[in-house]
Amino acid sequence: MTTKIAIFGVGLIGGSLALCFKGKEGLTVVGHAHRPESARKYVSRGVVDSATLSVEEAALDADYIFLCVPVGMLEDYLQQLSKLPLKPGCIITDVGSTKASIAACALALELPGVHFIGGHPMAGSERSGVEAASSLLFENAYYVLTPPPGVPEDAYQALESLLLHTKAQMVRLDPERHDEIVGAISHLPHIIAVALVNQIRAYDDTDSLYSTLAAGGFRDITRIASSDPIIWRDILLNNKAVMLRLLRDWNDEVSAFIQMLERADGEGIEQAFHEANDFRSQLPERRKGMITPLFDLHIDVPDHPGIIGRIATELGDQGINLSNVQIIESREDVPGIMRLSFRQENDMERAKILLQKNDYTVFV
Ligand SMILES: NC(=O)c1ccc[n+]([C@@H]2O[C@H](COP(=O)([O-])OP(=O)(O)OC[C@H]3O[C@@H](n4cnc5c(N)ncnc54)[C@H](O)[C@@H]3O)[C@@H](O)[C@H]2O)c1
Ligand SMILES: O=C(O)C(=O)CC1(C(=O)O)C=CC(O)C=C1
Repeated sequence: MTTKIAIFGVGLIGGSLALCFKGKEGLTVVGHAHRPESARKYVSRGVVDSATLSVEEAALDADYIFLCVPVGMLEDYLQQLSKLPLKPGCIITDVGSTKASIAACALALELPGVHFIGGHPMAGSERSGVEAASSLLFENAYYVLTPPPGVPEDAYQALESLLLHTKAQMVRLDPERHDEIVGAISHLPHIIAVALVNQIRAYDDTDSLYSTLAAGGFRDITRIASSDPIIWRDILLNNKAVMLRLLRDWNDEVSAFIQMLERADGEGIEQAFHEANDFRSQLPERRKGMITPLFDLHIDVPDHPGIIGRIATELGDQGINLSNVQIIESREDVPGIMRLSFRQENDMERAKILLQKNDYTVFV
């Protein structure tokens, strides 16, 4: 017997989930699309087994339904589903970045004979759409589930077992607590990144040297400012009360820096950097959702085509496991900085010795 999984919203997250499930024994994945060309695209890219424009057809006989649309659309989809004859015992889940309002909506709908269990994978990207989907997106990330009180334990276990295909680590959380914490570690950073980019954009309007000189520091902190505007409009409005509290706290942080600068309080500034350094270096290493590997090497490399491949091959030939590569600053004919990240300290040490032997300038 096959297990049918229906995915509504085959974008970055829905498409990535589909790729985790598709081709696995006993699973069949159906995607819901708005337009015929999207349906054809999902199938031709091999993301789903089939795609349909009909909500009814996608949901019919589904064992699991994943709602992967923008947060502002989740309740609408849940309401549509509540009016359909769903398979008894069907598990509906979502991937929305906020959890309290969808949980309340599911409770109010009293879905007959089916179970709603909210979900949120703590992995993603500033990119969107099925083109950005990847079966590896959730590997090693945390995946939050917010089962309502009273949901049968076997339904929860069934969803957890299915999600093993993502290779994520499951965490059970209360929806309100989720929104508080994720508001602070995900939603607030997105606001700060956007505000910072817009502040600099305003200066750049009168002097384009601002964008010309913007280097690694600016790029590192602002990557997420390129995230999808609709997705983030919905998240922030949905988590409004939490975000307002967090932004007031953020104002206090900014005010503290203003005061330290006004007083020329070098000690205070130093202390703030020490405290931030200490906390950041303690962040658990294994999470994809926050800071990735602990063991980084920086090397100076000329910006030649093929340089990344050459270094990866040199390391691979020695059986050294490279977990991530990032070009921090790269310009034609100017030495660039490349960051190589390793999960194991031993791999980092071996890479350092090998690269130094091969005449690269290595900084630890
Ligand atoms: N982007 C991330 O990093 C991330 C991470 C975890 C969770 N999420 C959550 O996952 C959900 C999907 O986000 P995504 O990043 O995959 O977005 P995406 O834009 O890549 O995908 C959204 C999908 O929803 C579909 N859709 C259906 N109805 C829509 C409508 N009315 N308006 C717009 N799109 C509609 C789109 O066609 C698209 O396939 C959101 O609820 C988001 O909060 C996002
Ligand atoms: O890595 C990114 O680009 C992300 O923004 C991923 C991120 C995050 O803030 O960490 C964004 C939204 C989520 O709901 C979960 C994860």
